[in-house]
Amino acid sequence: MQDAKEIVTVRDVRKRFGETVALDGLTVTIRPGEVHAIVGENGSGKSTLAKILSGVLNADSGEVKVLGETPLDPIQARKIGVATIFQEVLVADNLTIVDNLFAGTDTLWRRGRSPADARRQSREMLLRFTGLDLDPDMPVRNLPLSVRQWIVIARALLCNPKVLILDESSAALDLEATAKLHVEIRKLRDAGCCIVIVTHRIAELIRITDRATVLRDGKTVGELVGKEITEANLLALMSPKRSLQEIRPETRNPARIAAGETALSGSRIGVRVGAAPFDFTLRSGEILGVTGLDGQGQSHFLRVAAGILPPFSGRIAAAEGGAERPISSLAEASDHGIVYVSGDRAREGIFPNLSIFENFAIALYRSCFGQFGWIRNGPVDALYQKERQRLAIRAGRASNRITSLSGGNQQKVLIARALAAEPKVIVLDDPARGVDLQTKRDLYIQLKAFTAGGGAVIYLSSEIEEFFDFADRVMVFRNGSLFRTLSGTEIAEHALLAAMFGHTDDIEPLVSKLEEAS
Ligand SMILES: Nc1ncnc2c1ncn2[C@@H]1O[C@H](COP(=O)(O)OP(=O)(O)OP(=O)(O)O)[C@@H](O)[C@H]1O
Repeated sequence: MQDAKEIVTVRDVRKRFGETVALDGLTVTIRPGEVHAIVGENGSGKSTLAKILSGVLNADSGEVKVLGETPLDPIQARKIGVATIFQEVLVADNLTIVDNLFAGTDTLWRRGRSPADARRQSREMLLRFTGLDLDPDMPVRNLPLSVRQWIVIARALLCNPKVLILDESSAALDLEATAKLHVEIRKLRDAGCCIVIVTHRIAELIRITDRATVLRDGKTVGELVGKEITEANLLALMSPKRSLQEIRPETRNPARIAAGETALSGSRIGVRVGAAPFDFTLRSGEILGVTGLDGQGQSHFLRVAAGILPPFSGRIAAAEGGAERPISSLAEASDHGIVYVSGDRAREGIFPNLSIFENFAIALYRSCFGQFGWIRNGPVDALYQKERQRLAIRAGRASNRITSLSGGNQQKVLIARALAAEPKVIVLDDPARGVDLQTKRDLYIQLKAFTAGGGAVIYLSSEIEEFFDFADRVMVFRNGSLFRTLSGTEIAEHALLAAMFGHTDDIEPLVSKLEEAS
């Protein structure tokens, strides 16, 4: 029986996938009018829970009730009032914005809405969320990841849900956009809706949630309320056996980096028409952060640095044996030891039809060919085992499809692939997206070890907390160009935020102001 004060009841729920136990007697209670976070390490069962509440999966046993009913399929879940925004950004690339927004809602939500109304509403919503006046009839194919993410969010909001589930939904959003999403979440909460958030962005979670349930190995291991929701408490519950590994500021070594050789450089780089050109240097041993509000040129710069796109103007060069080797293609970048890990995992990262092992090994086969072109699996297998351990990848059989892994574990496979190629420079586009807190720290430690061995890292993130005590310098982009580079102790919230919003001096924290203004 469901208590009247409960909107979602999950009691002793079990769910297996073959040999893998995803949920092992899970119990969660969610009340109306609360923002409830579901937290846990990669593979702890969060998305499985989200899918069960959305009717995408059914529990093997146990009780699942949402407003008194058990969601058995997605259509029924929607009728009960559940709207879910899944981890992967699910849009139909060839359909228009308006069709994507109203896709699957034709019978319930579109009724009584004329095509002109739907277009107007699409335009207004996206203008409010993204600040862009987008033609509702344009296909979503060429829109940036963040706009596609907003389309998915807007689609869920249009359903007027009673239970809104966000599974890593802010992961593709920048700071300003996340503040806007929080405003929408609070509005829904105040109207009595309950919001279930699955996120690894701890700073954000602390800001927005009323209650957090922590999962470990498919079980509930604790519930935190209000002020109890702190990073230390969450970590202690999520992975009590693993020591809290801190990245200490003293691991930064400005003198060593200044003396390091240039690994990659760019002169008079222009990443878009009319934007001011800039120079940059990446030294061996350095972690160079890259950030900016969405669409300020930083993602483009990353692709230029990795040889994926040519710069609009200027040139990029890798240093080798004291000489400069120009980079103008991916092949040249790869020849000079530069590897790239895309942030758009679903589109550019994984090969969904291949196994976990094949996804890991695909870039390594070139170096592991035996006589007559036979692939020597042995060395690759040894590397796979090493990298799997190094990044604590939770995977069943290596021959299972990569899509059987949780989102965070898929991301770890991509990072493992990059590290195993023994590059000189790793260019990472938001690599910690969807990766749990402990693994993030493990990743920072791996990257520190990589740079201590002479490697160099370019690391893009929209979550500025990632750079603290980690990056040696941070390039902040604005209006398609480099606005300011911060180094050492300058890398702190005020200064980063100020630069992102175009101020040259530090200013008071902007996040609360942004949320007030929205
Ligand atoms: N379709 C599937 N087939 C096989 N195994 C699966 C499938 N879906 C999930 N699993 C396994 O179930 C476990 C729980 O996965 P789930 O996606 O719920 O984790 P999660 O906590 O959401 O992780 P993440 O933070 O990485 O997204 C994992 O071990 C995962 O590999």
